[in-house]
Amino acid sequence: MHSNAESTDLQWQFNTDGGNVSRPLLEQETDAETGRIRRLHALLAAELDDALARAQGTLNTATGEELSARWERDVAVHRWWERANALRAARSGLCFGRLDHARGADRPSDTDGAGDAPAATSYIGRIGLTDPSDGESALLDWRAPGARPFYCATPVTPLGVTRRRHFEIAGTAPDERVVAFHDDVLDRSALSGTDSGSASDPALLAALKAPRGSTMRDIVTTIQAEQDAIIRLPLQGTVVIEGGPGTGKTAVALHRVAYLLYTHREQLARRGVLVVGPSAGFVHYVGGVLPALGESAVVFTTPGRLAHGVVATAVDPPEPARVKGDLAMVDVLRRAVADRQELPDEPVAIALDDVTVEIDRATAEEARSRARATGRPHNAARATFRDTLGALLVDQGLEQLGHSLEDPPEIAELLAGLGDLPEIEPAGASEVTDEMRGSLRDNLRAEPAFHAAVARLWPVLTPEQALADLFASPERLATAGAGTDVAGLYRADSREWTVADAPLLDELAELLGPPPSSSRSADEPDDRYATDVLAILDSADRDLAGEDPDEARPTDFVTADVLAGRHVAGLSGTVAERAAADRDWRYGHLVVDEAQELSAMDWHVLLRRCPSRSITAVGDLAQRSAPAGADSWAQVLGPHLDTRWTHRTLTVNYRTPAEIMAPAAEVLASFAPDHRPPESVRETGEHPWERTVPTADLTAALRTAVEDELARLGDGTLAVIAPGGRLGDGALDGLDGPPVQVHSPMSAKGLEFDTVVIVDPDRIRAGHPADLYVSMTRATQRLGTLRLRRP
Ligand SMILES: Nc1ncnc2c1ncn2[C@@H]1O[C@H](COP(=O)(O)OP(=O)(O)OP(=O)(O)O)[C@@H](O)[C@H]1O
Repeated sequence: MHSNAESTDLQWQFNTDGGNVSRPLLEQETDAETGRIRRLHALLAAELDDALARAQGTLNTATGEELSARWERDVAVHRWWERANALRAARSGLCFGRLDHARGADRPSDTDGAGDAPAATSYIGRIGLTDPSDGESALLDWRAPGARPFYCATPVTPLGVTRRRHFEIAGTAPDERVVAFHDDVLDRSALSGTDSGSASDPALLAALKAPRGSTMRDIVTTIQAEQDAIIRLPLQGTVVIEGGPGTGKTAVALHRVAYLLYTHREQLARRGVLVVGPSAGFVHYVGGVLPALGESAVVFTTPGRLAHGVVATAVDPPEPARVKGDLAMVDVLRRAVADRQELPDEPVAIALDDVTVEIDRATAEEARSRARATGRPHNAARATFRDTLGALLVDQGLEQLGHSLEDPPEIAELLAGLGDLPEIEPAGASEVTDEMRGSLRDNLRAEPAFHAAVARLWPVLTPEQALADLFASPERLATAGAGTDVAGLYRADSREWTVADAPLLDELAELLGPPPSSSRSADEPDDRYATDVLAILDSADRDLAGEDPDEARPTDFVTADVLAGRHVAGLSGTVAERAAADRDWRYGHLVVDEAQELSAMDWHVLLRRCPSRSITAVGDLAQRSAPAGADSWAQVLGPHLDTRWTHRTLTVNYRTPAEIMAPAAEVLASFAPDHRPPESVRETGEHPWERTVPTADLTAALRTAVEDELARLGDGTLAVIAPGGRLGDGALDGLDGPPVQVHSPMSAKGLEFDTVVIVDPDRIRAGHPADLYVSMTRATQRLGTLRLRRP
């Protein structure tokens, strides 16, 4: 069992049901804390009213047509809106703790903590608030440096704190009240006190025992020291956070995003943060955590959505998935695109008005080399191919016409005849050539056969078309494969894209570029406004840069989309929406969850979206089941980052009780003996059950089991995890739907449920033993298993 040995014997708990101090004293204390929290709510409400009034007032300000005045107004409005949203998000559970500082220690955010000053107190909450009456900090944002001791002070390193207090809150904002509190005494001598009490961390245990809802909750009130250390790592660089199931990797990654957005707002607000999770279900499950923490500049996606505009959910069989995930596919795709830049087997004749030209291999090859030499993507380089080919054909036509002008006797005679007409001066040779060149060019441009030939030799391609054509042709696969065996990727019909196709489509989008017609224009008046304003902002940024790093820059608060959205009804204004809509968006930070599942190709295309390489990857190699996933972090990250990444571990399982973790650890030992299972933080006294039933009785047995478990469940959630997520027809009729969910081991990744019923564990294990380990460790309270007795 996990225990915080340094502080367990120094923990006190007080609550209104009785405790270690006399009742009147306790009530006085809780009342005083409730009063304080009510005051904080009043401060928040006043600030919210003020922010909304200022936003509205600024919005109503007439600016005229002056661009800079409109810009200033929009920046100000946006800033007030952001603050109002953050305040609203912080209302529920506004304040959850308090720090008592040692006499003489600086109070956070105070700069003048004198040596003899009285001991001070800070309140910790979801947002920072200042008391306008004295200008002092009234509530410290949990992410502020001064709040750190709340998460990691210990009696050995008290960080200037004598006592940390966790509040148990009841009621809804703004009428929240303190019903209990729990103190960690970090310096006995600083307290005049009574005896010590509970030996565990009640706030944490209460949070862990609480029934699970359909979405994940934030953990700001109970972040543990080992988690806090990771959350507050610097923005720069790539960090891999590894830990067993339930160690809080997802929670830590999301709180790290909130911390980074708070601490490095100027770098991140404009670029946003991309979070990649394993499935749409997972994204739904975790999607509310950051908005609840007041942060919205975040885009969530899944590996199946890595290609813009494609939502792939189908899964390949293991071997094609492995081949598609290999980095060798980068070269395969490059060759596949080059293969679409063809040379004619036979010369293609194009009959013009006065002459017939021919696209022979040499002519096409010269045009192709010049187009390739531009280094531009296939669709963009096509114009060079077409124009070069046209110019070469015009030269060819001119040459032929020149010959015919010199050679045939009838022309010579004709010219001689023309010479009799004194008013016609013979044109100079270059004038004749220019004129003929022009008319040949026009002639060629209007000639459908020329365009048909260009379309065949250098077609405009979409990623989907290029990949479908590649998979549907053994010849193309053989050419593109070169040394790599990709013959197994053949499939006649590519209408349904798989998750492993998504990075290939994205890589092709990079190699092909957008089709010519879809190039965006900034010609709309409102886009022009936005673009112009951003140009001004950028120059203003440059002027400010370096003068004062703390000074807010104009572009901290505004983006082109916000500006354009201000003027175009329906054009949305968040960084997240703008980023999600733009294939070329580059994010300020990247978070990858269940990172062990990503293939080398997934990493390849993802890293393009984060050139700063500011990345948090969280995962567990022991939970990997994707055929192209990571065997080691060095293997997937090495090709891109060499050794420029660091590794941190989490060791305590906050989800799965010890009774369930024990059999799960046996499964782990059977397939990954080198991996240590995480240590469960709690016991429940509830042991997992297992029943073996004949295959024919499975449906009835499952129904009974789910009904039994539902009767015990209370407010929580229940998942049935079965191979492929498939149950017999009608197995759960009338029972499926909230709170019961049916999952495959894959779709259950990253999720958790109060109760889990696993169907046919032997088949799940045969698919991949890690899948059984993942399935078992989804449970927060109870686990049941229905094993099949096969005939
Ligand atoms: N400090 C904490 N306080 C309260 N709850 C916590 C804390 N840390 C983790 N938890 C809870 O433990 C559960 C597991 O956390 P999380 O899903 O982040 O783990 P994980 O390591 O990502 O698991 P997996 O690898 O199995 O998906 C969640 O319910 C989370 O809220």
